[in-house]
Amino acid sequence: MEDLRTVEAQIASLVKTRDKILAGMADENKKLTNDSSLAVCDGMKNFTCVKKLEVDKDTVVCYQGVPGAYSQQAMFSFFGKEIQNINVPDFGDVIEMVKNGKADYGVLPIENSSAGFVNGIYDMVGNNDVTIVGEEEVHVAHALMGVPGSDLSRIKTVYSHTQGLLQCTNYLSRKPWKQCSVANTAVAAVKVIEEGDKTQAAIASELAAELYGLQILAKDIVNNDNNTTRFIILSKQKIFVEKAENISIRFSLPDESGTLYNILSHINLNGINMTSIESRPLTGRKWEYAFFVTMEGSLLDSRTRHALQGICEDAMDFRLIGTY
Ligand SMILES: O=C(O)C(=O)C[C@]1(C(=O)O)C=C[C@@H](O)C=C1
Repeated sequence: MEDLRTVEAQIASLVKTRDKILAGMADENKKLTNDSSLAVCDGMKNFTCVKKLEVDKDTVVCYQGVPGAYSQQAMFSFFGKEIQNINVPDFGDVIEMVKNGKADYGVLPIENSSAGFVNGIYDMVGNNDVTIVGEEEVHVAHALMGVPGSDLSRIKTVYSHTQGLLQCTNYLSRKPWKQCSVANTAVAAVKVIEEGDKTQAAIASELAAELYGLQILAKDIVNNDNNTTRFIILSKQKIFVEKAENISIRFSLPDESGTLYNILSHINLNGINMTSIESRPLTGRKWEYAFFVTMEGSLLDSRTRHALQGICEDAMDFRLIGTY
Protein backbone atom coordinates (compact mmCIF):
# COMPACT_ATOMS: atom_id res chain seq x y z
CA MET A 1 0.00 0.00 0.00
CA GLU A 2 2.83 2.32 1.00
CA ASP A 3 4.60 1.51 -2.31
CA LEU A 4 1.47 2.27 -4.28
CA ARG A 5 1.17 5.67 -2.62
CA THR A 6 4.79 6.49 -3.44
CA VAL A 7 4.26 5.55 -7.09
CA GLU A 8 1.08 7.67 -7.27
CA ALA A 9 2.93 10.65 -5.77
CA GLN A 10 5.73 10.19 -8.29
CA ILE A 11 3.25 10.05 -11.18
CA ALA A 12 1.50 13.21 -9.94
CA SER A 13 4.82 15.00 -9.76
CA LEU A 14 5.81 13.84 -13.27
CA VAL A 15 2.45 15.01 -14.66
CA LYS A 16 3.01 18.43 -13.04
CA THR A 17 6.48 18.68 -14.57
CA ARG A 18 5.16 17.62 -17.99
CA ASP A 19 2.35 20.23 -17.85
CA LYS A 20 4.85 22.92 -16.90
CA ILE A 21 7.09 22.04 -19.85
CA LEU A 22 4.12 21.97 -22.25
CA ALA A 23 2.84 25.34 -20.97
CA GLY A 24 6.34 26.77 -21.42
CA MET A 25 6.49 25.45 -24.99
CA ALA A 26 3.08 26.93 -25.81
CA ASP A 27 4.15 30.35 -24.44
CA GLU A 28 7.36 30.18 -26.42
CA ASN A 29 5.41 29.32 -29.57
CA LYS A 30 2.97 32.19 -28.99
CA LYS A 31 5.88 34.60 -28.68
CA LEU A 32 7.30 33.33 -31.95
CA THR A 33 4.14 33.99 -33.91
CA ASN A 34 3.58 37.39 -32.36
CA ASP A 35 7.15 38.54 -32.84
CA SER A 36 7.16 39.94 -36.34
CA SER A 37 10.94 39.67 -36.58
CA LEU A 38 10.50 35.91 -36.39
CA ALA A 39 7.52 35.73 -38.74
CA VAL A 40 8.94 33.88 -41.70
CA CYS A 41 7.90 36.48 -44.28
CA ASP A 42 5.79 39.62 -44.69
CA GLY A 43 2.70 37.60 -45.55
CA MET A 44 2.74 36.07 -42.07
CA LYS A 45 3.50 39.09 -39.90
CA ASN A 46 1.50 40.41 -36.96
CA PHE A 47 -0.87 37.52 -36.34
CA THR A 48 -1.99 37.40 -32.71
CA CYS A 49 -3.11 34.29 -30.89
CA VAL A 50 -6.34 34.69 -28.87
CA LYS A 51 -8.07 32.26 -26.50
CA LYS A 52 -11.38 32.70 -28.32
CA LEU A 53 -13.05 35.13 -30.70
CA GLU A 54 -14.46 38.22 -29.03
CA VAL A 55 -18.26 38.08 -29.30
CA ASP A 56 -20.64 40.11 -27.12
CA LYS A 57 -23.95 41.99 -27.34
CA ASP A 58 -22.36 44.75 -29.44
CA THR A 59 -20.81 42.39 -31.98
CA VAL A 60 -22.26 42.78 -35.48
CA VAL A 61 -22.06 40.05 -38.12
CA CYS A 62 -22.76 40.52 -41.82
CA TYR A 63 -24.04 37.89 -44.26
CA GLN A 64 -25.07 37.94 -47.91
CA GLY A 65 -28.68 37.53 -49.03
CA VAL A 66 -31.88 37.89 -47.07
CA PRO A 67 -33.32 36.01 -44.07
CA GLY A 68 -33.74 32.33 -44.92
CA ALA A 69 -30.37 32.20 -46.73
CA TYR A 70 -28.00 29.38 -45.87
CA SER A 71 -25.44 32.06 -44.95
CA GLN A 72 -27.82 33.25 -42.23
CA GLN A 73 -28.07 29.66 -40.94
CA ALA A 74 -24.27 29.41 -40.89
CA MET A 75 -24.09 32.69 -38.97
CA PHE A 76 -26.61 31.51 -36.35
CA SER A 77 -24.85 28.16 -35.94
CA PHE A 78 -21.48 29.84 -35.40
CA PHE A 79 -22.46 32.88 -33.31
CA GLY A 80 -25.83 31.83 -31.79
CA LYS A 81 -29.35 33.06 -32.55
CA GLU A 82 -29.02 36.27 -30.50
CA ILE A 83 -26.22 37.77 -32.57
CA GLN A 84 -26.78 41.28 -34.01
CA ASN A 85 -26.62 41.03 -37.78
CA ILE A 86 -26.93 42.86 -41.06
CA ASN A 87 -27.45 41.46 -44.54
CA VAL A 88 -26.13 42.80 -47.84
CA PRO A 89 -26.90 42.04 -51.51
CA ASP A 90 -23.50 40.75 -52.73
CA PHE A 91 -20.61 38.63 -51.48
CA GLY A 92 -18.24 41.57 -52.12
CA ASP A 93 -20.37 43.77 -49.83
CA VAL A 94 -19.67 41.39 -46.93
CA ILE A 95 -15.93 41.98 -47.39
CA GLU A 96 -16.47 45.76 -47.56
CA MET A 97 -18.56 45.80 -44.37
CA VAL A 98 -15.82 43.91 -42.53
CA LYS A 99 -13.05 46.08 -43.97
CA ASN A 100 -14.74 49.37 -43.12
CA GLY A 101 -15.61 48.20 -39.61
CA LYS A 102 -19.42 48.30 -40.04
CA ALA A 103 -19.36 44.60 -39.17
CA ASP A 104 -16.99 42.82 -36.80
CA TYR A 105 -17.29 39.56 -38.69
CA GLY A 106 -18.52 38.45 -42.10
CA VAL A 107 -19.87 35.08 -43.26
CA LEU A 108 -19.27 33.76 -46.78
CA PRO A 109 -19.88 30.37 -48.44
CA ILE A 110 -16.60 29.00 -49.81
CA GLU A 111 -17.08 25.40 -50.88
CA ASN A 112 -19.81 22.87 -51.42
CA SER A 113 -19.25 19.14 -51.06
CA SER A 114 -20.86 18.34 -54.41
CA ALA A 115 -20.63 21.50 -56.58
CA GLY A 116 -17.13 22.59 -55.52
CA PHE A 117 -15.74 26.03 -54.71
CA VAL A 118 -18.09 29.01 -54.75
CA ASN A 119 -16.93 31.13 -57.66
CA GLY A 120 -14.90 34.21 -56.81
CA ILE A 121 -14.79 33.91 -53.00
CA TYR A 122 -11.11 32.97 -52.77
CA ASP A 123 -10.21 35.85 -55.13
CA MET A 124 -12.09 38.31 -52.91
CA VAL A 125 -10.57 37.01 -49.69
CA GLY A 126 -7.08 36.74 -51.19
CA ASN A 127 -7.11 40.28 -52.58
CA ASN A 128 -8.48 42.06 -49.53
CA ASP A 129 -7.07 42.70 -46.11
CA VAL A 130 -9.37 40.31 -44.27
CA THR A 131 -8.56 37.15 -42.32
CA ILE A 132 -10.40 33.84 -42.07
CA VAL A 133 -10.91 33.29 -38.34
CA GLY A 134 -13.47 30.49 -38.30
CA GLU A 135 -15.54 28.10 -40.36
CA GLU A 136 -18.97 26.51 -40.17
CA GLU A 137 -20.48 23.64 -42.15
CA VAL A 138 -24.17 23.67 -43.02
CA HIS A 139 -26.10 20.67 -44.30
CA VAL A 140 -27.90 21.94 -47.40
CA ALA A 141 -31.14 20.10 -48.28
CA HIS A 142 -32.82 22.20 -50.97
CA ALA A 143 -36.53 22.15 -51.71
CA LEU A 144 -38.44 23.36 -54.75
CA MET A 145 -41.09 25.93 -53.83
CA GLY A 146 -43.76 27.96 -55.59
CA VAL A 147 -46.56 30.37 -54.72
CA PRO A 148 -49.53 28.82 -52.85
CA GLY A 149 -51.81 27.07 -55.32
CA SER A 150 -49.11 26.31 -57.89
CA ASP A 151 -48.11 22.75 -58.77
CA LEU A 152 -45.24 21.02 -60.55
CA SER A 153 -47.08 20.76 -63.86
CA ARG A 154 -47.32 24.56 -64.13
CA ILE A 155 -43.66 25.42 -63.51
CA LYS A 156 -41.75 26.96 -66.43
CA THR A 157 -38.91 28.88 -64.74
CA VAL A 158 -36.80 28.03 -61.71
CA TYR A 159 -34.66 30.53 -59.77
CA SER A 160 -31.79 29.95 -57.37
CA HIS A 161 -28.19 30.81 -56.67
CA THR A 162 -25.86 29.20 -59.27
CA GLN A 163 -24.67 26.82 -56.53
CA GLY A 164 -28.28 25.86 -55.74
CA LEU A 165 -28.90 24.98 -59.40
CA LEU A 166 -25.59 23.05 -59.61
CA GLN A 167 -26.42 21.03 -56.52
CA CYS A 168 -29.73 19.85 -58.04
CA THR A 169 -28.64 19.00 -61.62
CA ASN A 170 -30.00 15.41 -61.48
CA TYR A 171 -33.48 16.61 -60.55
CA LEU A 172 -33.41 19.56 -62.96
CA SER A 173 -32.17 17.49 -65.92
CA ARG A 174 -35.56 15.75 -65.96
CA LYS A 175 -37.46 19.07 -66.16
CA PRO A 176 -37.81 21.24 -69.27
CA TRP A 177 -37.63 24.41 -67.17
CA LYS A 178 -35.68 27.59 -67.79
CA GLN A 179 -33.02 27.96 -65.05
CA CYS A 180 -32.16 31.47 -63.87
CA SER A 181 -29.48 32.26 -61.36
CA VAL A 182 -29.99 35.04 -58.82
CA ALA A 183 -27.83 36.41 -55.98
CA ASN A 184 -28.95 33.96 -53.31
CA THR A 185 -31.34 31.04 -52.67
CA ALA A 186 -33.49 33.09 -50.27
CA VAL A 187 -33.50 36.01 -52.75
CA ALA A 188 -34.99 33.50 -55.27
CA ALA A 189 -37.74 32.63 -52.75
CA VAL A 190 -38.55 36.35 -52.24
CA LYS A 191 -38.66 36.94 -56.01
CA VAL A 192 -41.15 34.09 -56.52
CA ILE A 193 -43.52 35.21 -53.75
CA GLU A 194 -43.33 38.87 -54.78
CA GLU A 195 -44.05 38.18 -58.43
CA GLY A 196 -46.91 35.81 -57.50
CA ASP A 197 -46.56 33.90 -60.78
CA LYS A 198 -47.64 30.24 -60.57
CA THR A 199 -45.21 29.26 -63.36
CA GLN A 200 -42.18 30.26 -61.26
CA ALA A 201 -40.38 28.22 -58.61
CA ALA A 202 -37.35 28.71 -56.37
CA ILE A 203 -34.74 26.32 -55.08
CA ALA A 204 -34.02 27.27 -51.48
CA SER A 205 -34.26 25.98 -47.92
CA GLU A 206 -37.52 24.78 -46.35
CA LEU A 207 -36.91 27.54 -43.81
CA ALA A 208 -37.12 30.12 -46.62
CA ALA A 209 -40.41 28.57 -47.83
CA GLU A 210 -41.85 28.85 -44.33
CA LEU A 211 -40.57 32.39 -43.86
CA TYR A 212 -42.05 33.74 -47.10
CA GLY A 213 -45.23 31.63 -47.22
CA LEU A 214 -44.24 29.56 -50.25
CA GLN A 215 -45.61 26.11 -50.94
CA ILE A 216 -43.14 23.22 -51.08
CA LEU A 217 -43.50 21.44 -54.44
CA ALA A 218 -40.68 18.91 -53.98
CA LYS A 219 -38.44 18.11 -51.01
CA ASP A 220 -34.80 17.01 -50.88
CA ILE A 221 -34.01 17.58 -54.53
CA VAL A 222 -30.21 17.72 -54.14
CA ASN A 223 -27.92 15.31 -56.00
CA ASN A 224 -26.38 14.03 -52.75
CA ASP A 225 -28.06 13.52 -49.41
CA ASN A 226 -24.95 14.66 -47.57
CA ASN A 227 -24.78 17.95 -49.52
CA THR A 228 -22.82 20.32 -47.28
CA THR A 229 -21.56 23.88 -47.71
CA ARG A 230 -18.55 25.19 -45.85
CA PHE A 231 -18.76 28.83 -44.75
CA ILE A 232 -15.85 31.00 -43.62
CA ILE A 233 -15.93 33.64 -40.89
CA LEU A 234 -13.94 36.78 -41.71
CA SER A 235 -12.45 39.50 -39.55
CA LYS A 236 -10.29 42.51 -40.33
CA GLN A 237 -8.12 41.69 -37.32
CA LYS A 238 -5.13 39.41 -37.86
CA ILE A 239 -6.03 36.97 -35.12
CA PHE A 240 -6.33 33.23 -34.70
CA VAL A 241 -7.78 31.17 -31.90
CA GLU A 242 -5.39 29.05 -29.87
CA LYS A 243 -7.22 25.88 -30.87
CA ALA A 244 -7.11 26.66 -34.63
CA GLU A 245 -6.27 23.54 -36.60
CA ASN A 246 -6.55 24.64 -40.24
CA ILE A 247 -4.38 27.04 -42.19
CA SER A 248 -5.25 28.72 -45.49
CA ILE A 249 -2.57 30.37 -47.58
CA ARG A 250 -2.34 32.05 -50.95
CA PHE A 251 0.70 32.17 -53.23
CA SER A 252 1.53 32.39 -56.92
CA LEU A 253 4.15 30.63 -59.01
CA PRO A 254 6.12 31.29 -62.17
CA ASP A 255 5.02 29.17 -65.15
CA GLU A 256 7.98 26.78 -64.82
CA SER A 257 8.26 23.02 -64.59
CA GLY A 258 8.07 21.51 -61.09
CA THR A 259 7.27 24.72 -59.19
CA LEU A 260 3.98 23.49 -57.69
CA TYR A 261 5.52 20.09 -56.92
CA ASN A 262 8.34 21.85 -55.09
CA ILE A 263 5.94 23.97 -53.03
CA LEU A 264 3.73 21.05 -52.07
CA SER A 265 6.77 19.05 -50.98
CA HIS A 266 7.16 21.47 -48.03
CA ILE A 267 3.76 20.31 -46.83
CA ASN A 268 4.47 16.64 -47.44
CA LEU A 269 8.00 16.61 -45.98
CA ASN A 270 6.77 18.20 -42.77
CA GLY A 271 4.12 15.48 -42.43
CA ILE A 272 1.20 17.88 -42.86
CA ASN A 273 -2.14 16.93 -44.40
CA MET A 274 -3.31 19.25 -47.23
CA THR A 275 -7.12 19.38 -47.34
CA SER A 276 -7.82 21.51 -50.41
CA ILE A 277 -6.19 23.33 -53.28
CA GLU A 278 -7.79 25.75 -55.72
CA SER A 279 -6.09 27.60 -58.56
CA ARG A 280 -7.39 30.92 -59.85
CA PRO A 281 -6.19 32.86 -62.91
CA LEU A 282 -4.06 35.89 -62.07
CA THR A 283 -5.56 39.03 -63.58
CA GLY A 284 -3.31 40.42 -66.31
CA ARG A 285 -0.84 37.49 -66.17
CA LYS A 286 -1.85 35.07 -68.91
CA TRP A 287 -1.65 31.37 -67.86
CA GLU A 288 -0.34 32.27 -64.43
CA TYR A 289 -2.27 31.33 -61.33
CA ALA A 290 -2.76 32.12 -57.68
CA PHE A 291 -3.05 28.98 -55.54
CA PHE A 292 -5.19 28.74 -52.41
CA VAL A 293 -4.14 25.87 -50.20
CA THR A 294 -5.74 24.73 -46.97
CA MET A 295 -3.88 22.35 -44.70
CA GLU A 296 -4.24 20.95 -41.22
CA GLY A 297 -1.82 22.51 -38.75
CA SER A 298 -1.26 25.21 -36.18
CA LEU A 299 0.93 28.30 -36.19
CA LEU A 300 1.91 27.26 -32.67
CA ASP A 301 3.46 24.11 -34.08
CA SER A 302 7.05 24.35 -35.32
CA ARG A 303 6.57 21.76 -38.12
CA THR A 304 3.73 23.81 -39.58
CA ARG A 305 5.78 27.00 -39.35
CA HIS A 306 8.66 25.20 -41.00
CA ALA A 307 6.45 24.18 -43.93
CA LEU A 308 5.11 27.74 -44.24
CA GLN A 309 8.62 29.14 -44.17
CA GLY A 310 9.62 26.87 -47.09
CA ILE A 311 6.57 27.92 -49.09
CA CYS A 312 7.21 31.61 -48.34
CA GLU A 313 10.76 31.34 -49.60
CA ASP A 314 9.94 29.46 -52.80
CA ALA A 315 6.65 31.07 -53.89
CA MET A 316 5.60 34.59 -54.87
CA ASP A 317 2.82 36.76 -53.37
CA PHE A 318 2.62 34.54 -50.27
CA ARG A 319 -0.08 35.45 -47.79
CA LEU A 320 -1.44 33.67 -44.75
CA ILE A 321 -5.16 34.25 -45.20
CA GLY A 322 -6.22 32.66 -41.98
CA THR A 323 -5.91 29.95 -39.41
CA TYR A 324 -9.08 28.67 -37.78
O1 LIG B 1 -26.66 31.45 -48.71
C1 LIG B 1 -27.38 31.14 -49.66
O2 LIG B 1 -28.57 30.83 -49.51
C2 LIG B 1 -26.85 31.17 -51.03
O3 LIG B 1 -27.59 31.29 -51.96
C3 LIG B 1 -25.40 30.96 -51.28
C4 LIG B 1 -25.02 29.51 -51.35
C5 LIG B 1 -23.62 29.38 -52.00
O4 LIG B 1 -23.13 30.30 -52.61
O5 LIG B 1 -23.06 28.27 -51.92
C6 LIG B 1 -24.95 28.96 -50.01
C7 LIG B 1 -25.23 27.68 -49.73
C8 LIG B 1 -25.68 26.74 -50.77
O6 LIG B 1 -24.54 26.02 -51.17
C9 LIG B 1 -26.19 27.45 -51.96
C10 LIG B 1 -25.93 28.73 -52.19
